[in-house]
Amino acid sequence: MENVFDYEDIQLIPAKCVVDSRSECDTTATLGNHTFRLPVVPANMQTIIDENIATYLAENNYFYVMHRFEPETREAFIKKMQEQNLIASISVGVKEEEYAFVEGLASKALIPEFITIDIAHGHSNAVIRMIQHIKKHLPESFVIAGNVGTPEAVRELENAGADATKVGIGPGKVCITKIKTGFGTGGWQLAALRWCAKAASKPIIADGGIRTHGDIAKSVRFGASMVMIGSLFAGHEESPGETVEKDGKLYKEYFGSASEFQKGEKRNVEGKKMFVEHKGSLQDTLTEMEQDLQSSISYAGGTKLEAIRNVDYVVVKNSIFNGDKVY
Ligand SMILES: NC(=O)C1=CN([C@@H]2O[C@H](COP(=O)(O)OP(=O)(O)OC[C@H]3O[C@@H](n4cnc5c(N)ncnc54)[C@H](OP(=O)(O)O)[C@@H]3O)[C@@H](O)[C@H]2O)C=CC1
Ligand SMILES: Nc1nc2c(ncn2[C@@H]2O[C@H](COP(=O)(O)O)[C@@H](O)[C@H]2O)c(=O)[nH]1
Repeated sequence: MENVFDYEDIQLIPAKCVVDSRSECDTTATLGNHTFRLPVVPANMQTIIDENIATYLAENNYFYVMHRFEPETREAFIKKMQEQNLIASISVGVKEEEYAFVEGLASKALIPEFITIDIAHGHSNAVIRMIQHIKKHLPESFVIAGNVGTPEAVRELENAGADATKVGIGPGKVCITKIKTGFGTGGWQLAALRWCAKAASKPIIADGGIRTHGDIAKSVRFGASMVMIGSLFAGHEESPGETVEKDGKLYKEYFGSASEFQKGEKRNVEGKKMFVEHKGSLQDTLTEMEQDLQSSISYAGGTKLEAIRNVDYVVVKNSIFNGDKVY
């Protein structure tokens, strides 16, 4: 493949500003029937989101995807969110019991607005079967399927009925897939996003590898409708997970969904655990992201997110590990 690059290799080129203040720039993004304040969603991981954060995000019109690692709580979660007139956005896997779970929701008329099929290697018959199963039993739910890293995968999942596909295999901060298997989009996630977006006829969610707020704008430029982020959302006051103190500084844990810590066993481990510096409140980060993205839109010479899609760019350097340490 030609023109391989990642986030840190690209700079977007400014166009003439058309606003008098960055506050005029509109960062909202639409997915399905819903419009959200930002084209950003915290990763559906156990140290990133819990029910309290999901509720806060939904109440404040941010997109969220609840993780799938406490499967028995999902039904009550959907009920609770919908009783408060909030969107219900859950994750599922592809194992046998998930088929019965979907049928159970349908029989109780519990219809989540969004369902994300959350699998490491999403270009698979298992995911295609699950998309078809959800579309049969819960046709009104918006289905996000992933993760994938090729145009063929995007087309196959879209053809199976997915309403959006999620792109990113191995670029995550706590991911070791690229090291342990030799496969993935780690080190060239932004180029993979562009490759996939060219084939897509439905929205693409870029997932993993975002290290700065500017990377959100770059994702939009290369075809993302929404950007899923883990590490930048880890370590907040509200974040689930253990807090530790070291040399007078506070840190919070952030671990991969395929890590030994998540799985409780050392089997097919493709994730690691790290501690990130304590960051203060989640809302402060969301506000800063919004301001930075408003600024990006102004540099793109527009007033809406779409303006970023048309800007020119230059490739400034090349790198493999996107600044991450291996372990
Ligand atoms: N975005 C990314 O780069 C990655 C994300 N993850 C995250 O880790 C979590 C666990 O993912 P996952 O292991 O898929 O979920 P599960 O542990 O729920 O596995 C789902 C099913 O897919 C099978 N499976 C998993 N990986 C493969 C593969 N490479 N080839 C064939 N079958 C496979 C599993 O069987 P068996 O275990 O027996 O093979 C199991 O039956 C998810 O939250 C996922 O998002 C994990 C790795 C990469
Ligand atoms: N290879 C693995 N990828 C994982 C694991 N757990 C989560 N993830 C993916 O990472 C992103 C978040 O990336 P970040 O760079 O923003 O921190 C997340 O959305 C998943 O797709 C894992 O154990 N292994």
